[in-house]
Amino acid sequence: MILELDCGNSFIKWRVIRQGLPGLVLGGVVDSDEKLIEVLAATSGLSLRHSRMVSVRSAEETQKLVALIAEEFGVETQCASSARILAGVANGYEAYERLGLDRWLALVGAYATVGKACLVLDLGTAITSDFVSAKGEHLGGYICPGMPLMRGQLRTHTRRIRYDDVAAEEAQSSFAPGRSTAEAVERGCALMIRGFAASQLTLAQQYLGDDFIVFVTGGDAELIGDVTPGARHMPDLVFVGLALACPLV
Ligand SMILES: Nc1ncnc2c1ncn2[C@@H]1O[C@H](COP(=O)(O)OP(=O)(O)OP(=O)(O)O)[C@@H](O)[C@H]1O
Ligand SMILES: CC(C)(CO)[C@@H](O)C(=O)NCCC(=O)O
Ligand SMILES: [K+]
Repeated sequence: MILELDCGNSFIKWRVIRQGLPGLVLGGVVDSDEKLIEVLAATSGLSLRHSRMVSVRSAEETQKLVALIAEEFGVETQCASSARILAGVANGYEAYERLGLDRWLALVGAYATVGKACLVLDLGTAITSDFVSAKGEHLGGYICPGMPLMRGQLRTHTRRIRYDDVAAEEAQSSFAPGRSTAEAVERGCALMIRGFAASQLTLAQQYLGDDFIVFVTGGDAELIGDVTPGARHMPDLVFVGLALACPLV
């Protein structure tokens, strides 16, 4: 079995797959290294032979988790690293090593899946978009705050924006003008994100032409479901790229 990890700024997405077999054994989302180890240790029948990881955390945090996995399960973890070219895609950043590895693997995974021009939208702690041409040239992209950051900034920098998770959840049922703080903030931020997504489609047409595939991934993907008709919702897009970046040898 192969352990695959996508370590974002807030959560660790993990899954276990079988070598050469389709379908996953199991997977989930946790908010700390300790939780990850706990969940895996409690899984019966787990026999890890390989482990691979993509991390946008600091090198120290990443190494700490690699060491924990070695200690607990006796496997080395292969970590994805930056590249100028991978699986027929050329990194578009001036300093290629500065492009977030989650973005890089998602866009490589997208292009490898369809072999056509792609727009990749990832809605996590931050929201990112990336443009890949039909020839596999990464043209660059955009970064903006995601829902957790927008909400957090409003709470942190105002005195009177305060509401709980239940109110937040309830507020998300419509886009009507808010009649409470929770509704006003939740709907306002969601509309900003939807506006961002719509503008990405316009930019994609401009930079990629009419024939491109939209991929949407990340924990908040459903926020833009109906503004990106025809888009492919692929929660495991980063893992597709991860397998290409860290093939088993
Ligand atoms: N099962 C889940 N567990 C955690 N967050 C979830 C889940 N489903 C949806 N979300 C939402 O997804 C968002 C986090 O997205 P995601 O997990 O893709 O990114 P992240 O790890 O926080 O950050 P990064 O962008 O660095 O990968 C949060 O707004 C959270 O509310
Ligand atoms: C933008 C995030 C935080 C999204 O997870 C990550 O891809 C990252 O830390 N990127 C580095 C900066 C960049 O991509 O230009
Ligand atoms: K991410």
